Amino acid sequence: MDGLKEQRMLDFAMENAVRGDPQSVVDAIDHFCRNKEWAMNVGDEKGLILDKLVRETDPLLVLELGTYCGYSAVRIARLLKPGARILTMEMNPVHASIARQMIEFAGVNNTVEVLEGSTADFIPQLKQNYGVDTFDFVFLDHWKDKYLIDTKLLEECWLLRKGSVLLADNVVYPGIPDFLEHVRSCGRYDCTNYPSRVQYINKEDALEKAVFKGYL
Ligand SMILES: O=c1[nH]cnc2c(O)c(F)c(-c3ccc(F)cc3)c(-c3ccc(F)cc3)c12
Ligand SMILES: [Mg+2]
Repeated sequence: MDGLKEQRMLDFAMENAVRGDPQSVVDAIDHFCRNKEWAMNVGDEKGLILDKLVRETDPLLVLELGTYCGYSAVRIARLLKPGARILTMEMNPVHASIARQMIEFAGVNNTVEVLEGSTADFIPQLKQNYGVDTFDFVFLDHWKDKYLIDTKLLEECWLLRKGSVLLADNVVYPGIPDFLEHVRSCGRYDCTNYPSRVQYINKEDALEKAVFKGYL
């Protein structure tokens, strides 16, 4: 049934937003999720924190883990300067297809590339096959059991540099205790917690920012 809801979300955005206007696509998805069917986009409240941190970082190269329907890829892309890029990874082929259509409709397909498959497979290929040096900004929003292992993989593949910003969704709900414990105690990150709420409902959640201090 899951593919059906995401298809309805895409149809709603295409019927109610303006082609080529990413803000109108973000607004339409938020309206759909608040008034018709809840979905796990990062949402408008946590989205404002994401916006602030993207603006502060002004990244040239962004990695997103967990595309879903493309909401946060569109949300981030609308803030990036010319020449900036987002690589976003999505395991679920139905979601990846919906996201590609959402990103195309929003007019940010020259900024955002959707990589369909697993982070464990893609991350080790990024330098050689995608010409990546290091990431300026990484948004972790895929699956709670993969935040820590993928963060360690990014380090091991030399894909972070002093000042790289990691931003993790859902650190309170569902909660990502192993990731939080690692970034807060390993000595290689400066961490900041941003309390907020689960998207579209009145339940506590938070984002965690972890700035890489370098390979100490
Ligand atoms: O899986 C996710 N990835 C990324 N972001 C997510 C997110 O921002 C969420 F709010 C939820 C969420 C939390 C509470 C809830 F009741 C439903 C869904 C999930 C999630 C958690 C467990 C699942 F079995 C399915 C989805 C995710
Ligand atoms: Mg999330």
